[in-house]
Amino acid sequence: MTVRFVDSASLPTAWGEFDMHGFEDAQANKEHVVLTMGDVGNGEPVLARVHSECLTGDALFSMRCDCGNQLQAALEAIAAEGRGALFYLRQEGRGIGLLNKIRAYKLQDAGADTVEANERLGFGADMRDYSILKPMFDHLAIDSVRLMTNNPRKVQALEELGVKVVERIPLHTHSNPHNEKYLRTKAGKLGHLFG
Ligand SMILES: Nc1nc2c(ncn2[C@@H]2O[C@H](COP(=O)(O)OP(=O)(O)OP(=O)(O)O)[C@@H](O)[C@H]2O)c(=O)[nH]1
Ligand SMILES: [Zn+2]
Repeated sequence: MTVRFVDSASLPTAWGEFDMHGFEDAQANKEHVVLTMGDVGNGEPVLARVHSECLTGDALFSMRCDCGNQLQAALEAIAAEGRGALFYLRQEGRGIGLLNKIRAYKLQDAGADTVEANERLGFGADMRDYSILKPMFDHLAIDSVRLMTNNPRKVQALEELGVKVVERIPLHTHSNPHNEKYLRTKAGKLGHLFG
């Protein structure tokens, strides 16, 4: 495992002041960040979100997915409790990268769903590797979480890393005409739990 801690600094946001911790995965040439608030290393389960990069949803206001809303809801929830951690993983497009996600969106524009599009491009439905989280959890001395997610695979992935998920907190956001099919496919093919 090549992920190593690089440095920390404060990050004031619209919802309060976080500490931002930078990690480098030299092998994969990726940079990841974790935002924390409060004392996350005191042994109490930490309100946490593991969020995979979605440039279009997180930064460019896309309505094709629910990523930006989930990111904002997670930061708000952490700030409301005054303690928590947001792991922001640079695994764009469920691990296929931004340009391949654009290729996948083009196939979706022609009728494919999000899983079919990935497969037509020769990728698995979900190429993410959550093992990169282990050095981050260890560095922050977090060993148990209350995880904000609808994705049971994330819960399982953390448990496999030795991080105890004491609670799964659903993270529902509003659907719109552009992301309805995306959310239906998440529930139907990727196992997400809604409702
Ligand atoms: N390949 C591909 N990736 C997508 C598409 N739409 C969104 N993504 C990516 O899907 C990922 C969503 O990650 P997360 O927000 O961690 O969410 P999740 O695994 O769906 O589970 P939750 O914790 O319930 O949100 C991001 O990396 C997005 O870039 C798509 O149509 N195709
Ligand atoms: Zn998205």
